[in-house]
Amino acid sequence: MIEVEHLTKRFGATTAVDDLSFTVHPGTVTGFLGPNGAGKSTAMRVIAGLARPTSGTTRVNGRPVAEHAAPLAEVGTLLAAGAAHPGRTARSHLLALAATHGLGRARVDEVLRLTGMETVADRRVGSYSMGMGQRLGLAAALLGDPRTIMLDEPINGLDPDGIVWVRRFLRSLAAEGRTVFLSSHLMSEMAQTADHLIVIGRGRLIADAPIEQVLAGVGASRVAVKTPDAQRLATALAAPDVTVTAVAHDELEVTGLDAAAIAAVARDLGVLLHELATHTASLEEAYLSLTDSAVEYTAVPAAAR
Ligand SMILES: Nc1ncnc2c1ncn2[C@@H]1O[C@H](COP(=O)(O)OP(=O)(O)OP(=O)(O)O)[C@@H](O)[C@H]1O
Repeated sequence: MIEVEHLTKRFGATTAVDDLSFTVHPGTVTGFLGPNGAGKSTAMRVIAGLARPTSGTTRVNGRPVAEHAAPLAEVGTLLAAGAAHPGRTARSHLLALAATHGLGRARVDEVLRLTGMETVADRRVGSYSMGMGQRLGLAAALLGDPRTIMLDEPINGLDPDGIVWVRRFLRSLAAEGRTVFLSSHLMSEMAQTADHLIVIGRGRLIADAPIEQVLAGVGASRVAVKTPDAQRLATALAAPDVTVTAVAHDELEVTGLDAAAIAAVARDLGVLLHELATHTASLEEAYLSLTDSAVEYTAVPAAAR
């Protein structure tokens, strides 16, 4: 379990994390989502004990990481890909790590097997593909058989096979009852990987909910209706939970009613429909609407310049 309470981290005038509170529960894959610069890496570094908070507290499995007698058995992290020396083999890198934490050769063999690296373990890390590098990072994170695993952008840069592999792997770790927390700046990645989402923007919490709920909240579908009798239909559709916007003299945009319900109202009124089209917000649209005011740098659309 990871608990973050009122965490703030400033770098000079920059507030990277701003009064952030959330809990990451065991047995689920929790995504940490936010645009570039939102403060995800900073928050993860503080949780891992690699940076000091300006204020607030973080705990892993009930205590600040530094207070655990065997931190590697509590939290495994993949915070910077490619941390291994390129001239070393994966096996020697892992053996060195294991030795500094009192872990044996058998555990190194075990994590090499778990991450599917047995056949490449004796090659130099410098010759690895991005995917192999990520697997090595995961193997290192798993060395201490930790109950909590925290990964910064583990999917970034992987090929499709690698992505599928990482997803399955993280799911299996969660199914074993571990806490799995991973960051990404892409909603599409998270939608297929995480059960629960913590979304931040400009260091602040935007959403903390099961993924379906986050998507349902922001991804409401709208129906475009073309009719020569727009005014009359708009009046008939009006209701407290329904929004009707006239986008042209013969076109309405409706949220809060589906296409079938709109068609039924039109039929009862005797209004002719020329077009009825449902648009479901794409994942990225949903995410953008969620984080719109929270991106650090918003590109100015060409038309507005
Ligand atoms: N060591 C540092 N010194 C100064 N500013 C920093 C430092 N680390 C991060 N920042 C700033 O803090 C903010 C949050 O950065 P952070 O890397 O935590 O965001 P992020 O959500 O992980 O972004 P990304 O997806 O790009 O990795 C940014 O404005 C960044 O420039």
